Amino acid sequence: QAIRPLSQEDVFRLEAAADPQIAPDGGMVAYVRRSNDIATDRTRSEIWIVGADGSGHRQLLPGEGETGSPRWSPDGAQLAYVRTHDETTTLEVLTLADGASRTLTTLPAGQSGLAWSPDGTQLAWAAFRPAAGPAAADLPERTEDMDWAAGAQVEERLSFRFDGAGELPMGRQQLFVIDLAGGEPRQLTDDEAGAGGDFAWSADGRALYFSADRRPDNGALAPDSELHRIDLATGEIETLTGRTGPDTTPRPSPDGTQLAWLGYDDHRMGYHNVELYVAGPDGTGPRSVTAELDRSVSAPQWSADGRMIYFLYDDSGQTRLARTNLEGHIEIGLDDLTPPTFGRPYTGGSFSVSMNGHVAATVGSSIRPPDVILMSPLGDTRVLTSLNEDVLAEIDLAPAEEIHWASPHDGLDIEGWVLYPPGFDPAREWPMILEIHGGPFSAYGPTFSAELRLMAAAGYVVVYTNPRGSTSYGYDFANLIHHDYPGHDYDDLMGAVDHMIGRGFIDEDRLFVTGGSGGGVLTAWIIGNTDRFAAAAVVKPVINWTSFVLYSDLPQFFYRYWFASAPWEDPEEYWRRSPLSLVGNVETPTLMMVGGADLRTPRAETEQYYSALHLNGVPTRLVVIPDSYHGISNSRPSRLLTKVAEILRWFEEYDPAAQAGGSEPEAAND
Ligand SMILES: CC(=O)N[C@@H](C)C(=O)N[C@@H](C)C(=O)N[C@@H](C)C(=O)O
Repeated sequence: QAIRPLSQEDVFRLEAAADPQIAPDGGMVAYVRRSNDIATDRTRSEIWIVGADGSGHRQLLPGEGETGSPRWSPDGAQLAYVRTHDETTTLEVLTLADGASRTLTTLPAGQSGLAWSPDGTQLAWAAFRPAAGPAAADLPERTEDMDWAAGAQVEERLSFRFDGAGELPMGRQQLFVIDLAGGEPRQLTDDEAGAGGDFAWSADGRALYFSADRRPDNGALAPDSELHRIDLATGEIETLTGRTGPDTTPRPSPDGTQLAWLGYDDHRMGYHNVELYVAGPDGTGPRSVTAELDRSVSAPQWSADGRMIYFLYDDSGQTRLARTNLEGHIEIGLDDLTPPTFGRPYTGGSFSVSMNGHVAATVGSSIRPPDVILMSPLGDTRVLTSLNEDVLAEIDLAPAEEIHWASPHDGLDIEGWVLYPPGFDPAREWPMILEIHGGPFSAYGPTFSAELRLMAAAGYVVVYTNPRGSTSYGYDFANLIHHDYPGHDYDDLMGAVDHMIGRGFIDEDRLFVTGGSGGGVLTAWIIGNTDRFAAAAVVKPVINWTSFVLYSDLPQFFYRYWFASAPWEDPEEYWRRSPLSLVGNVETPTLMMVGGADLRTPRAETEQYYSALHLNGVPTRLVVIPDSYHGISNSRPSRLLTKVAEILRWFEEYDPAAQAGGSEPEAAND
């Protein structure tokens, strides 16, 4: 079979493994298999199972709808999971011995978290409970046969919308528990302060530890959750932490003598390292066991003997699985954990540990979406799935090349990756796309990205980087942009371009730049500072910091951590850092793109810049992705394809080589 570039249709053929749950005895792994359905243009999730020796790989729960959140009972005899069908979500339990499933209850909207009690007799979760909000003003009496317009939405909360969810109804997340023996779910928390899906059972099964910000009016305050413990018999809630800074992800040790969790002391920096703490079961005597690591950690899980805690952290653009003893001695277990998304190459991944120390994790690479891998206690690994062997065998994909260069600003070492087009020949000159990540406190890495691969398949050398401000290089590197963003990250990015030009195969007249969210900020900043790019595509940017910090879905967050003061206190600083302040310099033909329902970087940001470019006579085009929230590419598969196709179409229209009748990059999938 002839090998060919990645095509648009391939996005509907690729699959990814997520949420691998190893059975307590390590004998098998249940995981969520994600695939993109071309008929419905949706990403489907289904639970599959595979033996630790790779045998018996099959879909576990065929049937109507989709399945997810597989969770083994402590004895491994049952698997709880969630099924969604026809907009109804049910909590179901499979008995492995006879393959029979039964429905325990229907779950309300907004369910999150699912955990077995240690004795296997109960399951707990969190779900949204509505509450009354401020009433609208009185109007004349209405009868049922009248057809009036909807009543006014009256709001008194600061945070009343959230990207990905939309307008937030009044109410709170509360904790629930159900007996496996039968009966109705019992609501554990029932107050205005609420709880959330971030919880764990105590070792004796008599309490739940949970993380929540239970301060009145917490929506307007700096984010600061604490750990709490609720006694299941009495309903009494005890608060265990109190420092300024979030405390999350409570994990009691298997014998109940210690409590591990995540958090940090909040110094109002743009970036804080999330650390792993260990304390007594009531939170007393906390100490960080990852203070020396200088990286953010996530997903802590105790070993069965209570001597180790496994966790994830990002390092130089890759997600690693490591474990620490209680003295903070850290051992690295696995590299290359990979998230199940096909959009941009952000870091991520997930894992679980069995009672006998075997680990299941999602591992992939720049040329392979994640599969399930098993690691023994001795560190031997075995790949249990090969979800994309058939598709990948047809496609021309070379691994991402890692590059480094010295920032022209201060000589700082900066890391990036290059994707080469199929048939790349360094003796020729090639057009280049610089693609910039958002956050800005996040990291790219050598993980599979259909979005960037489609750009390379269209004939471009694609460069993506982790400029200063990126995570996975430590506290100081990330905070080099503290209250200075955009700033010298611009120089790091220009250093990437110069580094690539210096290698002799990039056509300097055919440079293109794009980026989304924080990457959209930097793309707009770049074209305000230089005319060296032939065309740009600014995706879901912040253009005007004053409008953004007051209109995004996190008004309590951005002005506090990304600026020293509020916009009305220092309007000059907000303007100085706004790409809109430089729009008068722009001559680069610039495409603007945003999700129509984006609440993180609302569409008004994109539209302001589009209007300004138009008014200044700069070639521009506005592309709105209907109904899409901020995460355009990972919401519906066709949106990923639309995003790439519109960007490439724009670049081709302004490619000097194409205008001169020379060599055009090939279309992504023509
Ligand atoms: C890490 C992170 O994303 N932080 C948030 C506060 C955030 O939503 N930032 C956005 C402005 C952003 O740039 N998001 C990135 C991840 C994106 O690519 O959408």
